[in-house]
Amino acid sequence: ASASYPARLAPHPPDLIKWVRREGGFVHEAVQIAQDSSFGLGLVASEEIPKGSELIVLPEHLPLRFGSIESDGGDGVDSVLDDLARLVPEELWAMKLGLKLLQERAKTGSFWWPYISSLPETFNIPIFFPGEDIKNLQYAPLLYQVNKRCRFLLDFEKEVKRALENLKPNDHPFGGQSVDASSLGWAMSAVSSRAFRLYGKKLRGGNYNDIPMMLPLIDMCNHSFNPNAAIVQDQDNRNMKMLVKVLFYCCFFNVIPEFSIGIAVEDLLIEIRLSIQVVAETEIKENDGLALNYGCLNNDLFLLDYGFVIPSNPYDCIELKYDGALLDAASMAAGVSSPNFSAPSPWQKEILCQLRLDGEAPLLKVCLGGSELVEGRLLAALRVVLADDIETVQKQDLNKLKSISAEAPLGIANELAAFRTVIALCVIALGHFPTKIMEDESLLSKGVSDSTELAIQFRIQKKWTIIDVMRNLTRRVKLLASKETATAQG
Ligand SMILES: C[S@@+](CC[C@H](N)C(=O)[O-])C[C@H]1O[C@@H](n2cnc3c(N)ncnc32)[C@H](O)[C@@H]1O
Repeated sequence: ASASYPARLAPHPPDLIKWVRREGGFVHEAVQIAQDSSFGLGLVASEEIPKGSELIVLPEHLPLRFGSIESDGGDGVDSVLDDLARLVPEELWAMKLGLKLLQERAKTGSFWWPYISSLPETFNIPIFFPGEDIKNLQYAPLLYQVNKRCRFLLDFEKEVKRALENLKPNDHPFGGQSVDASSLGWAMSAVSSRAFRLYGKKLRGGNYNDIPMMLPLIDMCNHSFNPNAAIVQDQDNRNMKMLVKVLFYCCFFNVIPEFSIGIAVEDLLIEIRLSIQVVAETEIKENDGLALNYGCLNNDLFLLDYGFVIPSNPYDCIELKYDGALLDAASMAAGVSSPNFSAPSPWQKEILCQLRLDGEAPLLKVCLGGSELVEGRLLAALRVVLADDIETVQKQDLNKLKSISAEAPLGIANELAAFRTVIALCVIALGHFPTKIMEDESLLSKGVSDSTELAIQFRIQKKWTIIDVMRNLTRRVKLLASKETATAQG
């Protein structure tokens, strides 16, 4: 229960909806904060809301972002935070915004206190799992990511302590409070599980830079792949009107020559603000939760960043290393007499280099499952290495060889060997899990801790993903085999 309904930082946080309205934002009168099934708190419709309705509009000053620190940098406090932020690798961007969150959490009378006080006190994500449950995940790529994050937090704790050591009290970014791996982990998890990457300012080239932001109230929406709400960033009408007026003035009175009008307009465009709103994508029924799509992510990312796993997630996949010996073993198990994945011929090697599965700086990580079923690079490699006729291969476009919807581009026998090799790879991958799904389910039925439950659910879903790939390919093999028989008989 503690994972589903974690306590908030303040026992009785202020009313977030009232705060957003008081700060000039808009919240639809039927939107309320409530317990949302087993996903913790959520936003729920107290009456039917028509499709297209505005649900929430946040004024520009409510999102919490790191940006202000970067632009203000220079005074004692922010330059310390800036220097620390520079030590955070890009892939752990959540820690950078987490520093700002920690700073505001420590500040007496922070503007964002009504929001921060309503954040969960703890997060049930793998960096906080006991060691036994990290092992319980039974999946090396995720173990690697968890260990990397834990190691980063421990190293970063030392960097933070060093940076804060001899600071004058006024320069201390966290109001004199000590910061350790655990508080850094809290902040990183609060951000990774609640922040959205949205458009920031418009860049001169016309693109927008994307900025991670924490969006008070909006981040109470839970996730669904079939959402009934969406975040929309619209150019603020007020600014748009101002732009139009200025343009009219310039042209009508011919105040500035044309080339400088261009510059003036461009500069104004850069200042256009993007208001952040949530709109109803579908009609929302009374008592339905408002759901956003957090992204088409696999379960590794959902678990690492958000602390949940989606059953039958269509984007879930398993990672394998492209390895000649492993593929030879799989291929032989699939009935190929003498596969040459360990020693491809020079023309095959050349194509493998194009696929970045050989040569300098190869990318050996390949995936099974998800929307592609078999990652295109792996499928092309299988088709090419299992082909013995250079001419047939050279006639084909590499993109076609990567596509599973291209029907047997190198012939039915080649396709059957490729699919059967992947099925054998799946059998090997399943065999690497120390437990079977039935054993996992029996453990769950006995009642386990929240973190053990999540770890077991994660590995069950990984096994189902492998089984689904096998089922799908077996269907394709049967179809192809019947075509092969029909051709032979014909
Ligand atoms: C952006 S917050 C949403 C508000 C959150 N439920 C709360 O109580 O504050 C994201 C968190 O909500 C929970 N959550 C959201 N969608 C979920 C889902 N589809 N399944 C399970 N948990 C979900 C997870 O704990 C996740 O880390």
